[in-house]
Amino acid sequence: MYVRRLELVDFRSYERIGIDLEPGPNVLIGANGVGKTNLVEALGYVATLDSHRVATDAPLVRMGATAAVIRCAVVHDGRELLVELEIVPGKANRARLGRSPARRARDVLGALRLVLFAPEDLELVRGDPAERRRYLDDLLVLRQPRYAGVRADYERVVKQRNALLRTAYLARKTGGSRGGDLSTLAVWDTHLARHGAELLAGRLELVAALAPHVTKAYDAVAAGRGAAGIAYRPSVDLTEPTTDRETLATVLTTALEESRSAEIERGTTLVGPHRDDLTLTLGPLPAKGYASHGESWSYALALRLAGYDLLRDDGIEPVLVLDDVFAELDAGRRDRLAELVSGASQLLVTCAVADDVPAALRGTRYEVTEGAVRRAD
Ligand SMILES: Nc1ncnc2c1ncn2[C@@H]1O[C@H](COP(=O)(O)OP(=O)(O)OP(=O)(O)O)[C@@H](O)[C@H]1O
Repeated sequence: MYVRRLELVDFRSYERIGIDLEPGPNVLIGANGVGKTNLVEALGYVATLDSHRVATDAPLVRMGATAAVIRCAVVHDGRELLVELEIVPGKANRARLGRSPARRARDVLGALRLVLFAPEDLELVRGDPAERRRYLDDLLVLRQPRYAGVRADYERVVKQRNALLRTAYLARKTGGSRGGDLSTLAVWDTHLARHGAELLAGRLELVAALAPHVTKAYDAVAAGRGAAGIAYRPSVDLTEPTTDRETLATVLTTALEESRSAEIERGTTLVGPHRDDLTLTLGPLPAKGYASHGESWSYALALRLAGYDLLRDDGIEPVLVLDDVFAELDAGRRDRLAELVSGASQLLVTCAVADDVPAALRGTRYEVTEGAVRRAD
């Protein structure tokens, strides 16, 4: 799979731009702040409907404009598909696939399979559990787009359930002896257990498939300095490992019953996939809190490369983006990384200093200046 053309209207710093891209390595070179990351961020957004840098859509729209458009032509198996997204902050995104409008923006998920590695990914190792959950869920959706619906349904249920618990919590706090009306809580428990079991099963299956790739990728990047391991850490007690949806729904239901008084006490949902985490280890130690800066960096890279390998094993080779990564790596790691990714069907590399990119990756070059991109050859 590769992106043949990218067009942006009012996206980030770009008023209007169109770039033709090539299969194989594409290197985007330009001074700091000219808009290199903005270009790959747009592609990442098409792949995940999410930015790797910001949690809300407003910063994605050019200052002064009201909406942004990302359009890209994706070639897969010799066929070209046009994907278009219109981002209007505060409203649902509008999307087109080919000539037709999509019913929902999330229908575009799966059209572009892309793995992006960027400096922000250090947070996968050092940051909060939410970062690791997002990593898992984005990969889950890239592999099986139907999980976008599962994730959205689950998030909606947690939000509604939390609103109910919060109202009861506030009623109790302000002196109501009955503590608010929780009569519909059981209904939300059922929904939470059903959607939660589906999401949990998907994540557990994903982690089982991903784990050997993470160990292999870390070994390749860090040249045998410790073995990286990942394990899913659920908020419920899963003594018997299972991905059976019904069993998981029963486990979640029991856990909700057991934590009911604590949930009412705190006014929030305390069990379910939204409280889970991924444990990352390096040899016998947890990576978080123990790994050095370089090790954490290699670990984050290994997580992305493992996702890339897994998607490739599924049969569709994704686009790989390395945003600003070579400046962070020593010469040995640069060369090893170049060797690992040089065969990608399409690779997009951004850098401020051209010499930071190993010779093996010097494919098509582009010069990025403020608001413009020009092919350098
Ligand atoms: N919504 C927006 N409207 C206008 N300009 C924006 C918007 N969002 C970001 N920018 C501008 O885009 C520029 C940053 O672009 P980007 O992050 O792509 O830079 P870069 O070339 O990757 O830089 P570096 O090499 O430092 O990582 C900044 O100058 C910023 O002010």
